[in-house]
Amino acid sequence: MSNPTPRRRLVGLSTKMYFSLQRTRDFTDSFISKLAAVPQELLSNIDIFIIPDFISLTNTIAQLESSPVPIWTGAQDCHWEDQGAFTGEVSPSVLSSAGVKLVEVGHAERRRIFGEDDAMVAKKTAAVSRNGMIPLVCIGERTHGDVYAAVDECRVQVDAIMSSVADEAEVVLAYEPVWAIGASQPAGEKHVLDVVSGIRGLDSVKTRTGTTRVLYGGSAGPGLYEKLKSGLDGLFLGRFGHDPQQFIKTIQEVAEA
Ligand SMILES: O=C(CO)COP(=O)(O)O
Repeated sequence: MSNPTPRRRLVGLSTKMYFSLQRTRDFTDSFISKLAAVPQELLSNIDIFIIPDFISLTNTIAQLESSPVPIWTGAQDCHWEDQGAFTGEVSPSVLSSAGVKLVEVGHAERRRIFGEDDAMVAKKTAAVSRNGMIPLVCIGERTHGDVYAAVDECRVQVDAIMSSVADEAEVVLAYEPVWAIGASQPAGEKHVLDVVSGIRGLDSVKTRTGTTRVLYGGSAGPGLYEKLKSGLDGLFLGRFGHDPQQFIKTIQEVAEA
């Protein structure tokens, strides 16, 4: 019953709304040239993604064609319908046609600022999956408390997500305790490992046949993965990956750990 497929490590970043158009281009160029200096064998066992803003997406996909190893491009959000009268929204079907490989849904900033709830996040997760992309779904407790309370809060989020996708579909969960996002340092490793172990033990996760990778996000950067490698499949970076050199360093650490 438990996940039969070995899980490849996965590491990536979101630029959120931090970058100008030009900075995203420069970041991607610089990233590609620095990546060429990393031994290819090291990179062959992991998956890497970059999630720029919507306007940069197609350009980033084109730029990444010259990368020495395949790099996935992701989107920061999408609508739950494929088409229709939804002014201002972005269709998951269009994202898929553009070459997007994974779509982030349910980030804490979308939940808090834009009022996205679990039902909406579940519908978006389903939309990403049925359009042939991988949902990268953000979960996490809002306030810093004990592990049981955190797992309890995550359970509601995770159960909603898993009930919306096919059992065999691939899902990536990004465990991002809300209080550790935009902070000066990540959540403590014991807390993260214990909560993620609780998440992996949930019925809705452990009985799936599809691959479920779990990443940590929230002030993640170089030096962190070594402490989390026993329980996490990788990292999801924000600010501390926005310098291409730091991003590459983190990728190398995830690949080597
Ligand atoms: O929210 C995050 C990734 O989705 C993390 O952002 P920071 O690493 O900047 O805290």
